[in-house]
Amino acid sequence: MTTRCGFVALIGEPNAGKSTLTNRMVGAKVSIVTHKVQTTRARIRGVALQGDTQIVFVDTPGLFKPRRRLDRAMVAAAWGGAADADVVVLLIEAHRGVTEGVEAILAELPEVAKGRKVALAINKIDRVEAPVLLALTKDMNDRYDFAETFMISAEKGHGVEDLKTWLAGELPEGPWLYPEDQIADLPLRMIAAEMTREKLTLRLHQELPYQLTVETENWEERKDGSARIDQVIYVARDGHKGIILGKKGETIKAISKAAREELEEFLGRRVHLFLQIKVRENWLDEAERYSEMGLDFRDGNA
Ligand SMILES: Nc1nc2c(ncn2[C@@H]2O[C@H](COP(=O)(O)OP(=O)(O)OP(=O)(O)O)[C@@H](O)[C@H]2O)c(=O)[nH]1
Repeated sequence: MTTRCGFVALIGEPNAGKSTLTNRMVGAKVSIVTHKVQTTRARIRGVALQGDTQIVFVDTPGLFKPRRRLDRAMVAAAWGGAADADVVVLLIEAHRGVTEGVEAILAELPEVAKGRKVALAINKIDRVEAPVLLALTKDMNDRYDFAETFMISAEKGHGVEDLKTWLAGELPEGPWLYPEDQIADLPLRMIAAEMTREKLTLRLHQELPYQLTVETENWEERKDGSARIDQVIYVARDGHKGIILGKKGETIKAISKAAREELEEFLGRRVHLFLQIKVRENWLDEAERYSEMGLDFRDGNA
């Protein structure tokens, strides 16, 4: 059997639907989806199979104007992912059209894509009428020489199979990089931290989540088959600790319960989850926090 294998980089503005699309193609929840922007910090990869082809998705963080060190490291990781890939997919939102952010990506694209095919995937087609879609397709193809254009709804699944089939055909012959049953190469403890961070993001005030990070400090397999997981939530200010704790600790309790339930479903066994909050005023500038997120601290330098 001749096998194929390669990397596909998904690029696009925050909220374009990269995580949703990755999850749909991989068929499991490997990347964290929320309605808030900039949730994907790590270069999470999902591995999909299409016939004899293994497609490794590099689900990049959202591309946006970086100001802080953390933001700059995220953007460097995003473009780094695209440079390593065999094929690039630019994901845009049908109802938002050619935004400033899309224009900024288009300006960088020739440099990043260098010799690689770039497919355009217009997502969220469930939100617009056909004429809008056709006009957008023409507009985008006038601006860049896309190898192919796909109209999809990552959420509903429309067009996703076509895109996947096309991608598989574009990848080079070669041995598979991952065992057949492996869906993500992220260490489990990082996935577990992402799950808690997702619950925090969903429950807390809009501004707060970008100033916190979650790390899994300890993971203990117990004799009864359950796992004890200890995580630390790092916040930048003392005041944030109170917000996360909530009245009589109710907020953190609810977050812990939701995260534990999702972990149990993911791992298929019982989990004892212990959350601790630590105030680290400078965590945004600490190198260790970056490697935990799969980012390169130096990339954040201005
Ligand atoms: N209507 C509609 N909504 C969608 C579709 N695909 C994704 N969404 C929604 O768009 C939002 C953002 O999706 P994500 O997959 O988190 O986006 P992302 O590009 O990974 O975002 P970042 O991680 O912040 O870069 C979520 O609320 C999704 O449910 C779609 O096809 N149609």
